[in-house]
Parts: sequence; structure tokens; C-alpha cells
Amino acid sequence: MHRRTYGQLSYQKVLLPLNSHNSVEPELADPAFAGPFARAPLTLAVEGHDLSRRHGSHLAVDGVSLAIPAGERHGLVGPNGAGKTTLMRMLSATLAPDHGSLRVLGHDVTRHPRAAKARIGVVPQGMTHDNEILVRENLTTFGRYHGLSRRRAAARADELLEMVGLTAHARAMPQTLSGGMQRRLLIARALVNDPDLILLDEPSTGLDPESRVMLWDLLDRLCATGKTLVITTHYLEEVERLCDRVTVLRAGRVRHSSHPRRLIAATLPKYVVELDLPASEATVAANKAAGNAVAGSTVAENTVAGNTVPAWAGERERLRVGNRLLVFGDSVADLTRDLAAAGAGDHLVRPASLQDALHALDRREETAPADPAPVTPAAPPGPGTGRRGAGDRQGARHRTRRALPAPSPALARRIWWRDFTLFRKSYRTTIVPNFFEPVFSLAAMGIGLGFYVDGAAIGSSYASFVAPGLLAVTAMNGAVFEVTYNVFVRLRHARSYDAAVTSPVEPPDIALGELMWALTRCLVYTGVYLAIVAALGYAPASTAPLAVPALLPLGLVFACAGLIFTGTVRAINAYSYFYTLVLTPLTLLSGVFFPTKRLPPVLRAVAEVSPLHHGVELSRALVITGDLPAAAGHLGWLVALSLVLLGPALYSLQRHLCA
Ligand SMILES: Nc1ncnc2c1ncn2[C@@H]1O[C@H](COP(=O)(O)OP(=O)(O)OP(=O)(O)O)[C@@H](O)[C@H]1O
Repeated sequence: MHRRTYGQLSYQKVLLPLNSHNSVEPELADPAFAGPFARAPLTLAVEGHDLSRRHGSHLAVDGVSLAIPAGERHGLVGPNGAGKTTLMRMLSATLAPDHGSLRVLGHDVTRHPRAAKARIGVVPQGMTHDNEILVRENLTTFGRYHGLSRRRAAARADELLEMVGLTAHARAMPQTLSGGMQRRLLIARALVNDPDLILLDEPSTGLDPESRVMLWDLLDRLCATGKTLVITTHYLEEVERLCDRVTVLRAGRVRHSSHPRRLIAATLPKYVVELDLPASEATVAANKAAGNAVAGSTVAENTVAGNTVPAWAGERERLRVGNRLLVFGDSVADLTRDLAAAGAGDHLVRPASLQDALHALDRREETAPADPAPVTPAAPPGPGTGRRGAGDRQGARHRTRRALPAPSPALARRIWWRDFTLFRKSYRTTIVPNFFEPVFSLAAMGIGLGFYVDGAAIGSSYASFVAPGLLAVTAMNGAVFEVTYNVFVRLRHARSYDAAVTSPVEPPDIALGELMWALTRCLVYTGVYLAIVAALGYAPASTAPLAVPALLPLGLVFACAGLIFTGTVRAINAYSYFYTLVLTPLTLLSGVFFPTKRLPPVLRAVAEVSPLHHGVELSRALVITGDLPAAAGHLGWLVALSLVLLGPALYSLQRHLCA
């Protein structure tokens, strides 16, 4: 059924529409955010020179140079841990190299990551869906991150869902899809911005054979329109089938780079016959000890149909992989004749594959005298694919630093919108704790306990005293919850921010968007609570409505503090310290339930500099006494503190998302 959805018709629909300037909202159409329409003709899609990157003390990418012509399909292969994903993250402008220079689609990725990302599509290795929103919303939200208008993003999502055969699942949650369907969703998301360069990190993992063929078909069609593909995969037949060029990485270095067939031809004869060897443990051990896995070595005790291998294989190149023996030759007829003469019966003779070539090259390197120089046939024009020596890197003057971008309010609004979309669906579950908790506290502490409290000591009824204090607590709690647990889960577990930063969204945009959403919650909850307090007659001053906007700086202080804390914690349990050792004592001791002058002097001094205390006093000044000068003093203090915390909060996610 879904085969047809990959067909020519839907594909054409998907590729064409974004070339219109009208599809991107004007506020995002500036040179720094080039958007999908900045399409100068390019000869090289990727120009990387001497790229290195460490993760801690481990050198994951070590002096890699790459030149990928526009329109090329480039395969990156290598064993686990070779550095493919690290290199792909550099190409996607989400990870800066420690050393070296990298231009992608004409943009220096360390200086202008947004401009580069606007023209790149990324299919990541991990499942980085936004699991809090629906399948279709994943695509519309991502379209919004790329600057599409709401209507355009919706239309684009429908086109892409149809193309990858997920229309019937548009209203499902991503985690309910099968693994292969989830990967198709990732592929659709990568195409939202009609990218010029598509980076696919193991895209066919988890796809069934039919879906894999469909993926290849789709990639063929994308390439036919001049798009550049870079694919990492462990399926080498996929590279042979798809790629114009393959780069082989090992231990972070380029070992080989060539057209797959040229690499095979430069390494091995054209054909191979594959034979099962008797696999007695003694034989395997003896072969290993004698180094018989190496092409051309003696395999005296291995026999095929009673003949020793050398007797019929002659001087042919041989390669042992496990219990299989591969014998190579340039002529099918010769191989077949010799096998028949040896009485080996029918055997499949097949063309030598990339897998065979890489095995042979690995074995040669393992046994060759130490010579790190890679085999690099036929490099394309450009900076080349070789590796500079360690001396060159040590001599490199500059250490590459990724620019810290200023937050974009337009993109932050899209993060805010995503949170709002989620809230619209789940407000019933958050409404109870956030709306009613302060009301219950007022009823129990203010009205109930207040019956036993001498109102004369505080100059008003106890409930009137507690009500504005709880308003400040509501502002604090409303703001802080969003940037602690929720942001932590998106950052560390769901990893949906990892996906967002492959679009022009940068970590400070996410931080700003989350702060804006925290303030929205603060505004809504304090507004509703104040309305209840006023209805009960505990907000006598005419200035009381001003308390809602005036408490926003208090919310911002705690939202910034929560976000900074979130940027430092590794485990969600750490929040119990934050809530138990910081927020609870503040709530109990900052003058909400009794005047701070009742505290011992040291504790009183600490309590009275706390932002919550200033929020409580600000709230009382506006809700009870209407004392505007006193309110202005507390407000000024809170504004100053929030400005101090804002910078660190905006960059608190940078280290996690771009390192
Ligand atoms: N964020 C990180 N922190 C610490 N080490 C890392 C990080 N990312 C990668 N590494 C290490 O860097 C090396 C290269 O990892 P990378 O994921 O780039 O390899 P890969 O070739 O993509 O591997 P695979 O084929 O398994 O996906 C590995 O040793 C890995 O453990």
C-alpha cells in the first residue's frame, strides 16, 4: 500500500513548493537566517579541512579533511566508534570542531550555524521524535522551527506524511509507531525544509527490506534534483548501491576515500568464490597462529573436497573471514574451471564487494609494517581527503569555537508555541495542582489556622496576610516547574531538543522559549489565584490587579534559577534537593505565613534577601496596602536579579546540545 506513496507524483509535490519565498515568514528571512531559499550555485557542498574533535580525553575525529561536491551521494563507513556520528554532527552544524575549518553549503558552520542548518536535513541515528506531541505535530512543529508559516507547515506535514506512508498514523503518538515507521517519520522530518544537503546517520536501521528499497528509491529521486547526500551505514551493499563515493573512517581518521567500485578494483581482483572451510577448533587456532587470514599466506591444512587449498587456488588472493574462505580471481571461467578440477562441485562465483575490499584492506593494515598513510585513490578536487600529521595539528594556531548565537525571539516563540500546543491538550492534569493548591493553602492556613491567630499582631486578618504571600508562591511555582522536570526530560531522556537544534533553532532560542512559557504559566496561575482571592475579599487595594504583571520578574528569577540548575544536573532525583532544600524553606521562611521579624537574626537576614521575600512584600504592597513606592523598591530588586540570571540561563543548555 505505502509503496505508491513513494511514487513519482507525491515526490514531485514534496520537492517543489519550498522554492517560493512566500513560504517563509518574513521575520525569519534575513541573511543570518538564510532560510531554504538562499541557494547560490555551489561546487562543493562540504569543504572540511583538518577537522578534529575530542569527547573528553578521547579523540573521536582526528584530522579529517573532506571535499564533497554538490550533488554527490557520499557514504561514510567504519566500525563502531570510528567517529562517523561525531563527523556527521559537525556537518550538521550542531557540533563545532576543536580544530580545523568546515564550510557546509558555503557557510562557515562555526560562525553561521543557523544559515547552514536552514539548508540541511538531518536523519539522526537515535529516535529523537518529540514524544509529547502527535506524529503530524512533529512535522508541523519542525516546519515552524524552519520558519514556515503555520498554514504552510501544516500542508508540508501532510505532503510528507503521504510520501512516507504515515498518513493513517498522523494522529498517533510517535512512540506507538513501529521502529521502521518511526524511522520513516525521522526521514520525513529531515525533508521539511526541502534541504540541499541531507545527512542520514544509519537511516535504514530497523527498516524492513521493502522499506529499505523504498528509501533507496526516494534517495535516488532526491539526488536526481541535485541534492547532496551524506549517509553513514553499516550495510556496505547500501553504499555500493547508493553512493558515488565512500569514505572509510577508522579511529577517527580517514583510511580510504574513493568511488566504491574503484576502491574494490584498486584492492582486489574482480570476482570471488566463497567456500566453507572445515572448522575444527584446532584448524582455526592453527590458522590464526599462522596468520592465515592474510591474503596470499599458506593454508596448508585447509582442504576443499579433499584438495588442499593452495593446490587449486594457486597464487590467487585469498581472504579468510571466520570459517569462510574467499578466493579472488579476474576471470569467472578460470575460477569455475579450477574449482571443478578440484572436485569442489557447484560454488557461487560473485563480483568482489566493498565488504571484501574493506576486509582485505583491514587485514593488510594489520599485518603491514607500521605505516599510517591511508590508501586514498582518486581524491576529488578541493582540499583533499588526506590526513595532516599530528605536528601540523599541534602547530595549528587557532582552536575553533562555535559562535554563541544571540537568542532569536522569533524562533523562541516557536518553542513557546510548541509548549502551548502541549498545554492545550494536557491542561486538565496540570490545572488541579497549579490552580487549587494555593487556594487549599489559603483555606487551611489563612482561614482555618487563622482563626487561632491574633490578627492584632499583624494588623489585619490572618487570611488577608497569607493571601498575597501565597500569590507570590504561586508565581514562583508556576514558573519553576516548567524549567525543571519538563526541560530535564526533553534534554536528557526524550532528546527532542537534539532534533530541534538540527533546524535553525539554537540552544539559547530553546532556553528563551522555555522561559517565555514559564512566564506565561506564571501569569495565568497568578491571575486566576488573584481573582479567587479578590472574590473572597482578601485583595482590598485598588492596585491589586497590578500584582499579576508585577510578579513576572519574580517568576523570571526562579525560572532562570531552575533552568541554570537543570543545565547542571545529571539525574532527575537531584530536583528533590532543589525543591526540598531551596524552594520549601523559602516558602516557609520568606514571610508568607508570618513576618520575617519573628525569625532568629541570622535566618531573618537570609530570608529577607531572598527573591521570594521581595515578591511577598511586593504582593502585599499592591494587594493590601496600595503602597506603590514600597512596591517599586521590591520590583526594582527583582528586575535587577532577573537580569543578572538571564544570561547564564539563556546559555545553560548550550553545553548539552552542542557538545
Ligand atoms: N557525547 C560523547 N561523549 C563522550 N564520548 C563520546 C560522545 N560521543 C561519541 N563519543 C565517543 O567518540 C567515539 C566516536 O563515536 P561516534 O558515535 O562518532 O562513532 P560512530 O562511528 O558513529 O559509531 P557507531 O557506528 O557505533 O554509531 C566513540 O568512542 C564514542 O564513545
